[in-house]
Parts: sequence; structure tokens; C-alpha cells
Amino acid sequence: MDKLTPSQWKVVNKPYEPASTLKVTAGPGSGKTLTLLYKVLHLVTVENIKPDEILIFSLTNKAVDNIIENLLSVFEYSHTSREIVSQIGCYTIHGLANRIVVENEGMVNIIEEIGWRGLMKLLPPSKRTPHYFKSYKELEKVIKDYKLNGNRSSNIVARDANSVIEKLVELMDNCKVMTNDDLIIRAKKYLELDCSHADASSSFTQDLQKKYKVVLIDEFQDLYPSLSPLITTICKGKQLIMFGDTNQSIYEFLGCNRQIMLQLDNLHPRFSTTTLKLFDNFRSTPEIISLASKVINLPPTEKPVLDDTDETPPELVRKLPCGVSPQLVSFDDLVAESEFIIDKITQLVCSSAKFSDIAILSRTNSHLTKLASVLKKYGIPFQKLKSQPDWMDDLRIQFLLDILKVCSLASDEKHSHGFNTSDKWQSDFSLLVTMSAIKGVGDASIQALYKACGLKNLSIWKYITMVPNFEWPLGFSIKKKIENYTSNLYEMIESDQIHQLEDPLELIEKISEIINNLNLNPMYFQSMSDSQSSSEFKSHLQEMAQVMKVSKLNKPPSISFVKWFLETYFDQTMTFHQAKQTLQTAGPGTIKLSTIHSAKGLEFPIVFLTNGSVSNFPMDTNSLYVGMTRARNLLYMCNMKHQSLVTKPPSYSKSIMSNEFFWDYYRRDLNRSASGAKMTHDYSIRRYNQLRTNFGFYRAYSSINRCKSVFRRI
Ligand SMILES: Nc1ncnc2c1ncn2[C@@H]1O[C@H](COP(=O)(O)OP(=O)(O)OP(=O)(O)O)[C@@H](O)[C@H]1O
Repeated sequence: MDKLTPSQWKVVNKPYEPASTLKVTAGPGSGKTLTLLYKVLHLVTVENIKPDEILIFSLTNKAVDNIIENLLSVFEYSHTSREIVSQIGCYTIHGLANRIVVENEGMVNIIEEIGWRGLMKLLPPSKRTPHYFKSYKELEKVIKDYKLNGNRSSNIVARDANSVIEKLVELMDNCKVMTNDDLIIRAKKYLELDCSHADASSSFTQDLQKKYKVVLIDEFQDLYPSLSPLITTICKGKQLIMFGDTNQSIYEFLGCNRQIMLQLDNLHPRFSTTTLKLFDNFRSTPEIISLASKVINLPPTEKPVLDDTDETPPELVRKLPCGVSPQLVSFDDLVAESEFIIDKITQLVCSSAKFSDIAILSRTNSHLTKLASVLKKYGIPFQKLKSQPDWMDDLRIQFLLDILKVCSLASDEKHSHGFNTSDKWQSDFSLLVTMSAIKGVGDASIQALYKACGLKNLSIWKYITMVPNFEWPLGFSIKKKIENYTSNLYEMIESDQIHQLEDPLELIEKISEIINNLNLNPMYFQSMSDSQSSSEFKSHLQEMAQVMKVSKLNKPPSISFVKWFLETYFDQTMTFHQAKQTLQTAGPGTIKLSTIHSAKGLEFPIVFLTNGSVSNFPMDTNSLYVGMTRARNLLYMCNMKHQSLVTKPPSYSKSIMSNEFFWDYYRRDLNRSASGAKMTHDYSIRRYNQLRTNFGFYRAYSSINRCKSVFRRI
């Protein structure tokens, strides 16, 4: 058990008090997450708060996974630690909102790329001039703006296009298609509704209103204004304990953090609000802290300034210098950058580092993908840390899920007889999305069909299966294509087969067969990166099948398998993803690849921080600060463009290998015994030299750019 410092104890020992706020502010590596964990332990063991009365929030799945994993070790003294931890509510804010909404409304669609592109198909051609919606991203922005501000929208396009946007929003509402912001607003609405009927049977929504006594928020600097309605509703009247560091705020593009913090600061009366600070830094070497402070513009040897809310003695804990400063290097291209990274990794693992000590952090996912393919070529084991598994981002899988939704929802529509029930239309959205992927079915046909359904007051599925085709306002060849679509899905929907299939593999097989017969337009999936090859699709399909198998095991008897999977696959995937990543960490070491955003709250002994191999885009200060402060001992920074940093081309050096002082320091820092350093220095150098010859690293890291003039002449 780590020995807490007096300032950490002060946070932990602050007594439980309903309707109060405790705000803990502290820099990176000061032990905020650790203090949060011990605070939970204290609440359960000393304050007699039951585990199921404690709710913990963070913004990213990774941060939530990290908290759950560490809670297990904090409670390990108890033989029921797993049970205790499983009772503590630990969620991302969107995960929690999703659960509330699904509990109250059944299956909902969170709109993603494929859905926005489907909606684009419904825009009248005149509105599809470049002036209006050049891309689905632009449409997404306008719809979000319209939902927030309606006719008051400051966006001219949203106001101009109002009637079109209005129709799209209506379709989204009818089909329960939501943006993440809608999800938050809907969840808040259900929390308020539940308040009014006190004796409704127990539910997740009610637990949130009545059961929880303490809400802990990790990384409060990541909150943004649209989360405010839900968070303030949940926290009001409870003890709110929040931890954060404004310098690490990297979600400002989603809105101003200060705005929501003001609301949270004023949630409870001033006399019930306390702010405490932690000043120590247990993570990074003074060399790293000094450079990071320069970036964020803090005096490096900042003495804590005490304010009237904090009498904590400034007993600073800092690591001793390690003797190696962060290295800043710049490159002409990806080849030179990756040679540098591979060479350094080789030196490090030929010394005392393990692959699992190393992380490569980048601003963008696309740069990570390029580096991943380089690591693969050199046979270096790596693992991508992602907030959600790759299969969920694969457009082909999203299409498959949409076909499942069409089948399930259209089949339900058969049983809905009320004229104004919302489930009468629910399949429309997924049906439009999937139909518009058929070769030769253009925007005009989709629009004409959708309009005709509106006039008949029928869902699209009912229209194309009940209305004779000579009434359809479509040309002959389009009619044939739509009939082909209908006949492929007909049996699955009309004979209720979709709700009878209980075997995940059989279900995938049947749906794949349908998709295979649909004559899809390959251009529809064009925006997928090259890396999403067919072998990747196969492995994504296998991963989805694994999640399906897990959901099959926990499916309640009262619901069909497909419905259960579609309602819960988001939650189930996250649980499965977390379990899988834990297993991978336990196996042979792998280098971690992550965006800076996904690495929030994590730490690694060695970090390569890269801004992209040829990027001229300066890294924003807070992201740079977050990236740098993930490192405990060694930090390499590639192509960093920032006013406070000076980079230079790398010169070839292997001095880190012979720095015995550093490697002693390193092993002590990670609590590794010297016997763990089984290789002698000479042996390490011999091994490295051999690998260097194999890999072809010589005196400098070669740049293809320099050879460009030669290529031009050829
Ligand atoms: N009192 C302590 N004694 C020893 N080590 C500690 C102590 N408190 C924290 N640590 C260690 O310091 C490191 C950083 O702690 P933690 O991750 O909780 O920091 P943080 O403030 O949440 O950082 P960030 O803001 O970057 O997410 C961890 O390795 C943790 O185990």
C-alpha cells in the first residue's frame, strides 16, 4: 500500500457530508487517482457508506478501466474485493446516459459516420450545392446546432435550410437516432421524471436518484457544457468529490470547461464547499517536470501558494534527478522518424527496459497507424490502446448492425397497431442507410420514396411490402433493385425469424448471406482507410462474434437474442474490451500505442511523443503537457512544434545504453531488482550491434525526402 502524504490524507479523511462539495486540484502525477481510490476505501470502511451508494465518473473508457482495475488492488485486503468493486458504480458519462435511455426507451441508435452519410441522401439536390453541405461532417454540425438553438441558430446554413433540417431531425426523433448530446439531455429528462413517482419498481434510473450518496468525478477538467444538465442533476444533494487539473484540459473544442465548473462550484452552498490542493509529483523525473513546466508556463520550482481554503503544509515530494533530459528531435519524413524510434527501442530493450515499459503517443490516430505498420515490419510487439475496439469503427460492421436493426425493428412494426406510436417508424433510419448503399439507388430515388411513404403515413418497410409497385414513384430499374432488397430481407422480417435465431454464429451467417445478395456499391465504403483490408474485416467480424457470444450467456429469457444484443452491445463490448486488454497486459510485454487523448490519466516509464512525421501543425499546449507528463523516466519528443521548444535533427547516439547510473535509477523507480538486469553491459551492446546490422541503422537516420530530387530526375 502506498504511504499517502499528509495532503492526500487530508482529502481522504474529510468527513462525509451530504449536499457538500470537495474539490481537489493538483498537477499531473500528484496522486489524484490514487487519492480517489483511497477516498473510496475510506468511505466504505470508515464512513460506512455502502459500495452501491458510491458513483464514480470519468470521461473516457480507458480512465474508467484504470479506476476499476486499481480499486481491486485497494480492496485486496478483503476476500470479497471483487464483489465490493462490482457494486461500486463506475461509468463514463456517456455510458451511464446510454444505460438510462436504453432502460427507458429500449434500443437507440447513436448516430455515426454511416448514419450521417445516410441522412445526406435525403437532402434535396439544390441544397447539396457546395454552399450547403459539402460533407456529412458539415451536416452533422448544422444539425447539432439546430437541435441546440432551433430557429435562433447563429449558423446561417442551419437557418436557411430550416425546413430540410427540421425534416431530418423529425426522422431522427421517430427512429430514436441520437447524437451524444441528445443522449445526455434524454437521460436527464428520465432522471427528473422518475423523481415524481416514488414507488415505481427499482431501476437503474431510480438508483441514480435515490440510492447513491457520494459522486466522485475524476479529471473534472475534461467536462464540457453539454454534460452539465445530467451531471448537475445527478450530483445535487449528494457529496460531490471531484479531482482535476485545469492545465490538462484537452477537450476545449467541445466547449468551455470553465462554464460547467462554475455550475458545479455553485451546486452546493459556499460553506459546504472545500477546495484542497496536492503539490507533490511522484511520477516524472525533475528533468521532465522542468521541461513540462516550461511548456505550460509554470515556474519549474513552483512553491505552492496557499489560499484560505487550504492550510496543507507544503511537504513537496519529488523524484531525484535521473541525469537524462528529454530529447527533442525533428525529422524530414516518416522513414527517418521510424528509424529513430526503432533504433531507440532496440537500445532500450537491449538494456533494462521491457517492451511493456514503452508507449508511443501521438496527436492523431492516422500517424499511429503508420507507426504500427513499421513496428509490425520489424517484428516489435505492440498493442493499440483504444477507447473502443476497432471493429466498432469498421463501416462494414456498422452496415451489418444496421441490417440487423432493420430486421429487428421492421419485424416489431408488424405488431404495432397504434397510429401514433413511435415504434411505427423506427426501422426507417436504418432502412434508408442500408438502402442507399445499393448500387444505382441514387439520392433522388430515396427522396421520392421517402416522400411517398410520408403521404401514405406508412413506414418505408410497410410501404415497399404492402403498396403495389406500380404506385411507387420510381423508375423501372430502381424498382427492381428495391424489390431485390425487400425479397432478401422478407423472410427474416415477416416470419419473425430474426427474433428466433438464438445462435450468434448462425445469425451472422444469415445476415452476411443477405448482405452478399444486396449488390452493394463498393464506393459506399470508400472512405475506409486502406488498412481496413478484408483480412481485417474478418478479424473484426470474429471480435464482434465474441461479444455476441458473451451477450448470449447473460441474456435474460424474456427478450430475443438480437434485441438484447442490439440494446446492450455498447456496454457489453466495453466490458469485454477491458477484460481483453487486462489479459494482454499480463502476457508478454507489448509497446503501447495511443493518442494523447486516450492516454489521459495513464503513465509509462518511457514515452515517445510524436506530432506526426512531417506535421507543421503546432501541438496545442495542454495536449503537449498531458503527453509529456505521461512519462516517468525517459521522454523522446519527435517533431514537436511549440513556441517554448527547440528541436534539432537527431545525431546518432547510443549513450543511454552505457549510462549505468540511469539504469540503476530506472530499476529502483520501477521496484525491479538488480538481478532482473540479467544481461551484462557488454552482452547488451553485442546484442544491440547485431540487431543494428540486421535492421540497417548506421550513423544517421536516413530520410527518403533527401532522395526526392533523384526520383524527380528519373
Ligand atoms: N503517496 C504516494 N506514495 C508513493 N507513490 C504515490 C503516492 N501517491 C501517488 N503515487 C504514485 O504516483 C503516480 C501518479 O499517481 P496518479 O496516477 O494517481 O496521479 P494523477 O494525479 O492522477 O496524475 P494525472 O493527473 O496525470 O492523471 C502513480 O504511480 C502513483 O502510484
